[in-house]
Amino acid sequence: MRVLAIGLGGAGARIVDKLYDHDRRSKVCCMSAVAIDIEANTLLQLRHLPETARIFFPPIDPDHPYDIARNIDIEEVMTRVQRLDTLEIDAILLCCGLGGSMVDFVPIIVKELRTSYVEPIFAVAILPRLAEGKKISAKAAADLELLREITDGTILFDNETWHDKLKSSLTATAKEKAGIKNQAARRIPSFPQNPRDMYDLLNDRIARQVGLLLRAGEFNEAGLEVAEIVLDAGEVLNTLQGSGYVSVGYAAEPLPGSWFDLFNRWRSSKYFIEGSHEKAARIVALAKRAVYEETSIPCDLTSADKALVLIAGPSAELSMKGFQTVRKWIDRSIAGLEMRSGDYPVKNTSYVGIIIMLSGLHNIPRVEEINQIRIEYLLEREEEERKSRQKAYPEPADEPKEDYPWADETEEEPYRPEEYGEEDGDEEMAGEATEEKDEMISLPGSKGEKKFRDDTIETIPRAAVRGDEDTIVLPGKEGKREIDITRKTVVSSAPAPKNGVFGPKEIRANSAPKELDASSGFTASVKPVQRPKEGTMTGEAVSLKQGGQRARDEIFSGDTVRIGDRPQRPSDDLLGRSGRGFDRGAGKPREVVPSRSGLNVIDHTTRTETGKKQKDDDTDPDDDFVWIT
Ligand SMILES: Nc1nc2c(ncn2[C@@H]2O[C@H](COP(=O)(O)OP(=O)(O)OP(=O)(O)O)[C@@H](O)[C@H]2O)c(=O)[nH]1
Repeated sequence: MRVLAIGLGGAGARIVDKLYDHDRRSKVCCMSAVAIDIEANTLLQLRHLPETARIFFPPIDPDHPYDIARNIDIEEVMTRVQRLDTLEIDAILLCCGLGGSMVDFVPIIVKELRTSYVEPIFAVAILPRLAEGKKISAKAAADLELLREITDGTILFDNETWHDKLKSSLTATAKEKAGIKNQAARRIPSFPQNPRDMYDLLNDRIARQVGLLLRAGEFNEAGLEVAEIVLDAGEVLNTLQGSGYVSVGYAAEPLPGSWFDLFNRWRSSKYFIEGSHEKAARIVALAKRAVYEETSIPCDLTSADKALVLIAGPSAELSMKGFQTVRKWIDRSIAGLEMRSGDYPVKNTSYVGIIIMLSGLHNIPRVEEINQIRIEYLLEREEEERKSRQKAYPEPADEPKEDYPWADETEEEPYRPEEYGEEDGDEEMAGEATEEKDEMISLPGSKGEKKFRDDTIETIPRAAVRGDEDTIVLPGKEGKREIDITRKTVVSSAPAPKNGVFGPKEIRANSAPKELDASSGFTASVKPVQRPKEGTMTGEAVSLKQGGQRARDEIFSGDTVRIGDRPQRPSDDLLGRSGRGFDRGAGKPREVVPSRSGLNVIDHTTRTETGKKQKDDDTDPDDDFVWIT
């Protein structure tokens, strides 16, 4: 795959320098490279990039040395890039360290590159170490989000993981060899303390992982054999493109190079079979290392959308059996369905290596970690800003109460029950006082409902409303005597409407007092006014006024019906029995006797004479009836 590599900032420039070195040493020469920075030192220290490929922009504004947009001239950058050999490139590769200042140039250059090139733009992003601080990690998280949005794919490399891994492996090796007096063993390097050397080790790792991937499908006639399964640049691009975060696993192993091994290869077919198993097992072991240990950033294999497997080395050592086993394993493990693979035979090498690229990763613990750090950092910043604002503009302390003399005026006079003839109702009143604050509307007369004072109406004086609905107790002037308003109303000098006036249960007579009671001072008797009881509303306590006869239940059932004295109702058997008659009132028209019936009409005058006698004998109350025979 032919690429245009652009290194931004210190990390980007050094990585591109290393990639360029590997590319030139492999003699594939598939890379055009350029490094851009605002620090002259970084560019000066590069070892492999030609002078023309180093673009330096000194800070113009000393007040804003890290204002990238102001310091870097994008026109100049594009002119220098277009001078490079970019005619046959397959992709553009931007290399940068996250958390630095030069990464801010990525959106600007990507925008310009998109106008000039149709090739996909990928990024190689370096995650900073935790030791560099929360601020760098937080910025790295923000940068990563930005890169993901504007590039076609981002290959991640974690400095934290690789720093620890290289340090522990180099320290262990150094300890192992410490006791050996052999000069060659002493030459094994320990982990460098100098950051430049440390970065050199890390960059070497990146160059191997990414460099080999870039060279896949490219060959030079001297160093490459014909591949059995050719993996061309298009397949690498398709795996990278549009898949978000990418991790590259790379593991390599030196081949046995002693003369004894070479001799053994020719010994027998048995050895040949064993040898082929060994080769397959080596490929499988390398694949496991590449995925679980030597990946550019630790990730979850099962969360990948796409995968690419590439084995490289002398063609005799590339076991197709091992290769197929690895292919199946990766194919079954990834979440997606896109799986590409190929071999990359290299003639003159003593190593066998494997590259497993996983793209479209969703589960990368380190990315989640820096995102979490970013959240924490932003919260801390917010808190700090709040504190500094509070320090600059302290909130005014609460003024002492005396400064506002009118404050007391608004306060209500404390209620003293003894003033109103209350001795034992303290607790009760206290309870009611708190409940008065409830502004819920309540229907008077509803069962179990408590009565609240209407706050909008001022009452003089305060009255205690007791459980008994019919009595309102008003304070007596002297003697602390409770007075029942249903019989006697205490009239104060300034009578004010009671709150209860506005509720049906509290309506009282407001007529003037009829008579004054000298003993009680201002007491007066008024006619008790019938007020609707609470039950009236609910219908529980409705009773008919005395004198108005209430219909009894039996009337409706017909069991017991009594007729009063008058008016009298004729008995049912009136027509069939003698001794019964109609009431004979004065001026009542005489009954006309039907001729057919044979009845005799007794004359009234005659009847009075004989009637007197009959009355004495007969005490029947029905004697006023006209007898019909
Ligand atoms: N792997 C690797 N990482 C590096 C290297 N240099 C720096 N880094 C990392 O990349 C991050 C960004 O550093 P630089 O690229 O030097 O920053 P910059 O963009 O030049 O901006 P400045 O902050 O001005 O230096 C750092 O926090 C390091 O973690 C390097 O050579 N190799």
